[in-house]
Amino acid sequence: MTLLTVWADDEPGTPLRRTEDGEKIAAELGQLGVRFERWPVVEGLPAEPTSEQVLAAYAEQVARVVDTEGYVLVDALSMNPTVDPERAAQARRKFLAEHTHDDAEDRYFARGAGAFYLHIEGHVYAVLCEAGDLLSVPADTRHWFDMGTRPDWVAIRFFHEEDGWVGNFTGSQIAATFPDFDTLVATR
Ligand SMILES: CSCCC(=O)/C(O)=C/O
Ligand SMILES: [Fe+2]
Ligand code: NI
Repeated sequence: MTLLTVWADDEPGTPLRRTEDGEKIAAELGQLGVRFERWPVVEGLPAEPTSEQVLAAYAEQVARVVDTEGYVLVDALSMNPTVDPERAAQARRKFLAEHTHDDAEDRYFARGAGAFYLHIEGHVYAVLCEAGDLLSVPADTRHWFDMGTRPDWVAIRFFHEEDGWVGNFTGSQIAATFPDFDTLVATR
């Protein structure tokens, strides 16, 4: 199940709230301007789907998000346990430090799981996303993403610019002080 955990940003050892209730997660994130939706999962994707196969499986939902949010570029990325461990570790490191984007970050998990940590107004909101979850992080929101030591996910990404993923790293070490993806999964 999707899991939301909230801490004060200087108290990573003391969760303030924790919920697996999708409606409560959507409501709490909604107050922060973060959109959270659940879509029915399309079964039957190949083990290593191409971007085209994933986008075709979710064509209707993707078209709705593109229309309502004005995105110009959509793709799908995937990681699975057969990926070479060094490549997996490299992919994990790319998103593991706190950063922002000039663009909103809309991600839909078609398979597997990953954790987004949103650092907003003195709090950290960890959203452990699973298949069926769409999370939309507003532009300029400080955040990081952990896919864990055995990355396994397929995600659709939406962009307002043709240049795709551009991260602005804040230089903060805060990410290292919070429970990582593997720990969130183990305590769920
Ligand atoms: C699940 S898509 C890869 C993560 C990503 O694009 C990002 O910016 C994380 O912060
Ligand atoms: Fe990001
Ligand atoms: Ni508070």
